[in-house]
Amino acid sequence: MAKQYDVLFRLLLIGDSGVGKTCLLCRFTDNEFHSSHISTIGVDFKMKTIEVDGIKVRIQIWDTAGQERYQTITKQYYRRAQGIFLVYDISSERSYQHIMKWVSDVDEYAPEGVQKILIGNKADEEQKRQVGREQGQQLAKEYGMDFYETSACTNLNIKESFTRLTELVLQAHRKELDGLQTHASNELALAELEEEDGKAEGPANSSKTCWC
Ligand SMILES: Nc1nc2c(ncn2[C@@H]2O[C@H](COP(=O)(O)OP(=O)(O)OP(=O)(O)O)[C@@H](O)[C@H]2O)c(=O)[nH]1
Repeated sequence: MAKQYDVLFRLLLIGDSGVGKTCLLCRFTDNEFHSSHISTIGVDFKMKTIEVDGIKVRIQIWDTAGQERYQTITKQYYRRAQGIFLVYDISSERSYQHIMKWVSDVDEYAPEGVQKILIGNKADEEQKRQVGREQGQQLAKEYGMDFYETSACTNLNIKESFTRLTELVLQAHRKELDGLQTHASNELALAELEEEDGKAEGPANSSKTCWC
C-alpha cells in the first residue's frame, strides 16, 4: 500500500483566550469558521497532511486553551512541539502585549530549536484594529520570527502560515530527515512512533476536549 505520509510533525497554537486559535485550526483543517467563542478546555488536536518540497508531511496541530487556569496543563505540551504559532488579535492591544509573556514561556518549556511564527489574527476587523501591521512586523523581527496577519473568518493567509511553519520545521530537521530517508523502508520511524503516540494520547478531531 502506498505510504500516506513521510514524516509527522507537531505544531502548537498558543496565545491569549479569544484570539482565534481554535478558529485558525478549524479553518485550516476543515475550512470552517465558527462565530461563537467556546473556550478550549486544556488542549485539543487535529491532523492534516500537506506536501512541502515533495515531502508528505502529516501535521498534528495542538490547540491550547488561552485561559490562565489551564496553563499548567498546556505548558506540558510545549516540549514535544517542533513548531509554535504565537497568536494575538489585531483588535486587542492586550493580546499583543502578552506575546512577550508567551515567548518567555516558549523559551522556558519548548525544546531548543523549536520554530516559531507570529500571527496577528482577525485582520478582517479593520474598524477595531488596535495593533498596526508594523507593530507586528517589528515584534516578529525582534524575536527573529516570520510574521503573518491572518483572518480565520475570511481565510486570509491561513494555508500560507501553516505551510510556512511546516517548511521551517522541515528545514530545521533536514539533516535528520535525510539520514532517515536512507533507511530501507524509506519512511520515517519518527512518524510511526508519533502516530501511535497520538492515538494513545487522545482524540483525533473532537472539538473541545477536556484533558485535565
Ligand atoms: N472577526 C474575526 N473573528 C474571529 C477570527 N478568528 C476567531 N474569531 C472569533 O473570535 C472568537 C474566539 O475564537 P476562538 O478560536 O474560540 O479563540 P481561542 O483563541 O481558541 O480561545 P480559547 O480557546 O479561549 O483560548 C470567536 O467568537 C471567533 O468567531 C477572525 O479571523 N476574525
